[in-house]
Amino acid sequence: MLKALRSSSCLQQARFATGASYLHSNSRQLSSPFHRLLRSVLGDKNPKLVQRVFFCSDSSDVSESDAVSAIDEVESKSAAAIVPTAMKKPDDFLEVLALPLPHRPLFPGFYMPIYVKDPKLLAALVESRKRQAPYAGAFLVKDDSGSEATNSDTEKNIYELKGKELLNRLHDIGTLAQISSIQGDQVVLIGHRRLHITEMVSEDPLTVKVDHLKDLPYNKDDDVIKATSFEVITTLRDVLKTSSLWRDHVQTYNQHIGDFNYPKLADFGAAISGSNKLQCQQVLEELDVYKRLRLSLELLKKEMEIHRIQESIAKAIEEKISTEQRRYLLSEQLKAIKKELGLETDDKTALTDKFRDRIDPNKEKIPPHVMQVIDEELKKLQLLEGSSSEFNVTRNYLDWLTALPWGNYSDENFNVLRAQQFLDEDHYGLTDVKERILEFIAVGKLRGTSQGKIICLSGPPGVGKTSIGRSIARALNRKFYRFSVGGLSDVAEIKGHRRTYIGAMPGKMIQCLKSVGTANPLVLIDEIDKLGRGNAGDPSSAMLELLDPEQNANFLDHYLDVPIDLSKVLFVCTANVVETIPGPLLDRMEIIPIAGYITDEKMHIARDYLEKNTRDACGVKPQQVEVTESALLSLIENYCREAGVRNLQKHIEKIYRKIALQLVRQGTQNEPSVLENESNQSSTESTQSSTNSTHGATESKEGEPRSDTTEETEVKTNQASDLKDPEATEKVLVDEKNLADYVGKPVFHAERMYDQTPLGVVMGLAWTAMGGSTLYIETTQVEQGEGKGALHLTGQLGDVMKESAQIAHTVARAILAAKDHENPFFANSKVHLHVPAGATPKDGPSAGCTMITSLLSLAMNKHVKKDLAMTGEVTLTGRVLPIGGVKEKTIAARRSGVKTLIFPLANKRDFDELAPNVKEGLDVHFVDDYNQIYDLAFENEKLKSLH
Ligand SMILES: Nc1ncnc2c1ncn2[C@@H]1O[C@H](COP(=O)(O)OP(=O)(O)OP(=O)(O)O)[C@@H](O)[C@H]1O
Repeated sequence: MLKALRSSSCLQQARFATGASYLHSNSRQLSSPFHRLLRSVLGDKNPKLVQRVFFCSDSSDVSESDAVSAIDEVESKSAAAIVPTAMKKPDDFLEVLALPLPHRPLFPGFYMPIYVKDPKLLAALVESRKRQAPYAGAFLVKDDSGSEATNSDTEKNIYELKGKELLNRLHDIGTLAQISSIQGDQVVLIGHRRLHITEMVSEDPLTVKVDHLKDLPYNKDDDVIKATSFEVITTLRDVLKTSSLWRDHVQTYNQHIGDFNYPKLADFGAAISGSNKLQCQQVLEELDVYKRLRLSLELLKKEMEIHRIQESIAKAIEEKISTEQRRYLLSEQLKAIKKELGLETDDKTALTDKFRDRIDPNKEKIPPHVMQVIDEELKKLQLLEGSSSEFNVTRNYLDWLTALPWGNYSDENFNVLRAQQFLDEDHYGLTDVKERILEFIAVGKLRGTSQGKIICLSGPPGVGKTSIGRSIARALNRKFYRFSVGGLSDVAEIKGHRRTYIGAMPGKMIQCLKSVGTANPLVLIDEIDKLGRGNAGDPSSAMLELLDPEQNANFLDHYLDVPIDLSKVLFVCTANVVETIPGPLLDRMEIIPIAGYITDEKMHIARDYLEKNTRDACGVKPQQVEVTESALLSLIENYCREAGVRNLQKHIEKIYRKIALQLVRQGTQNEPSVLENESNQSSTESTQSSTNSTHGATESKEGEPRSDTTEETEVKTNQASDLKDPEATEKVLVDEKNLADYVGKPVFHAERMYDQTPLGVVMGLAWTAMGGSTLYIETTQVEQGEGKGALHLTGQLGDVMKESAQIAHTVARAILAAKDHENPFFANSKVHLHVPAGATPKDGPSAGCTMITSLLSLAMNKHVKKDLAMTGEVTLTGRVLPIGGVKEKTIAARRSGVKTLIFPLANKRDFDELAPNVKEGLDVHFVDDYNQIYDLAFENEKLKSLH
């Protein structure tokens, strides 16, 4: 085959094939990158790329060997052998097969591979090659207007069309195309000259008659054409500069084309531009060379513009990427430099060093089992990826483990005298409480440790439980930490969360140790009586584990997961009522009750503690204010009657805030105003200047200054400095009369509801979480005559109190029957018993004796003794049983101006323990049978003899 190709006749045919021009390529061209690329493209079957045509340069000085190698090249691409054209010249082809080109027109001198999907057409093409007439007409397919078909759809559809239909879809002007090779359905065409369809010859495959078109004659030396073509070349160069694909090729083109082939130049420009098919078709159809050059130039310019935009987009993106890369590189370099200089180790090492630094000073104090865990965790930290969640968990865990004060104790001070001094400094009275605390410290001194006890301070709000806790910590030289467990229902608050949970935290106790920094603080657990009941887990059991000296040496927090010794921690709890403290906890506690204060104590506390502290806090000096005794007394009796002193403290603060404002106002009034200042200044200046001039005059006259003027100025200055001194302001006096200006109208008016109790009314004593209080039992007859013997109860009484009323009714009937058997009161009347205030719920058995007395008073029509109050549970047989809250009740009775008190005999011991100032001035009787009360309440003569 090759032999045949190399024969001169074959070469001749090759020359014929190019028609007006030669199919030419020299050896350099064929080995150029462009050719190599084309080869790969042809093999790739990539229609889109390949349709960007291959230009075959035209030159007359072509050597034979060059031509042969060109044909070789084409030949080697084709499995089906190329049969070079032999017999016919292109001019002879006036009837050709019409090949539809779906994407771009074929320009003369360019290769174009196409895929022929129509088997009949393909067969006809193969046949025509066999007949040594390898030419066909290649015509661009018109756009199917109205349809939204894509390129591939157009390609598919076009091969389904036949005859006239297909003809109508083709542009009239196309290219005579030499069939260079056929491989499968891929046909490589080489464009030769422009054709124009004149009529259809046969339908399937479509064969048409054509005219061969020639370029219109033009003047090669025409300046405009020359200039345009130069511009085309310049633009081409620019375009090609940007694309290495075409660069080599255009060099060859320049070498071989010379300046007389303007039509080819125009075709080349259009062919390599990325313009759309219709624009290219326009160039193809243009036979006027100048116009064609213009069109081509337009397309190239557009191409150039597109390229410029593309370049700017690429540049912008590149810039962005490179700044990021630069940043990254620089930061990496910085890290490396820092590491090299030893300025910074990597994160993990820094962390490990931090943790090691924390534990190193007291390494030997850390228990071995904890040290082991710390070491393991530190190793684990090194292995974990810095960004993993596990890393964070381990880091936090280590943070807690290393931050705890392992074996770090503050030196405990068991100096009893010092402790006494501190307690007295902070609190007035509370002698028994202080005594108990000192006893506790003394035991600690003898044992060498104060551990093993839980103190619980119980009492109404504001009696100083928390502040006593703080004083104990100060006395013992322990760090103080307070947390409230009121309403706490989550065990995790005490025992911590397991580390597996997100946001897991250790419990309050571990947080406490971390924050105080010593392993033996005093921890005040507030509101232990209000400990909630948990849904998951029981907080009281967790509290027990925490507080119990037997267990807390190995307290296990869920988060920490290593046993921690809390046995050196001193726990002090506070509660308002002891009854609601969970049994097992109560069992381990040493209860120190604080009952509340009587007026006298409150006066001292107010004067020596609260007033002093508040005065300092408000920045008022003692000499600036005077709060009289009567004002304080009125404040205590008419505004703050509760057991504690918190409310009293609030009122004193209120008074002092008002005083502060008053003082500041006074000060500002006395000071000259800004405006006055300014005018004073200018007047002083003018006076001075006039004085000076006078001076000058006098001096010149008499030789010495006038002393009277100087004195005047001095007096003025003194006055001004006096005004600015706050001490110079008027002293504020707060007494009983103007007290209401500071704290508003009194809350409590009458000390007691009844001055002299009416028939059927007796004062009882009650005890609540807020302290003791007095209350009245009132009875009245509802119906007379028709004896029903019934009892009607009101006043929000609880079950126990209702039963106690029933008992009282029965006992009262029995006593009345015994004392005055002719009195038919109970038999004939329905009695109503009420306990004010009606809105407050009340319960308990201790009003039993008061109820009986009240019923008897009504029945016998006798008033009870004046200023008498009583308390005690009574059985059906009239025995009087002990009650609780003796101190609170005594204090409440005193507050209400009670003179005579009746307590159950069994409570005598409690009463005897009370401080003398509480007992002072009270006539107290202890009874164990109701008859004794009867005597005390009703029979004055007997009362005297008994006393
Ligand atoms: N005997 C006292 N001497 C001096 N100040 C006292 C005395 N009792 C209480 N106080 C003061 O009264 C204020 C309230 O006391 P604290 O907060 O300790 O009351 P509490 O009993 O803990 O109340 P709660 O049960 O509501 O917590 C504190 O400022 C405290 O200093």
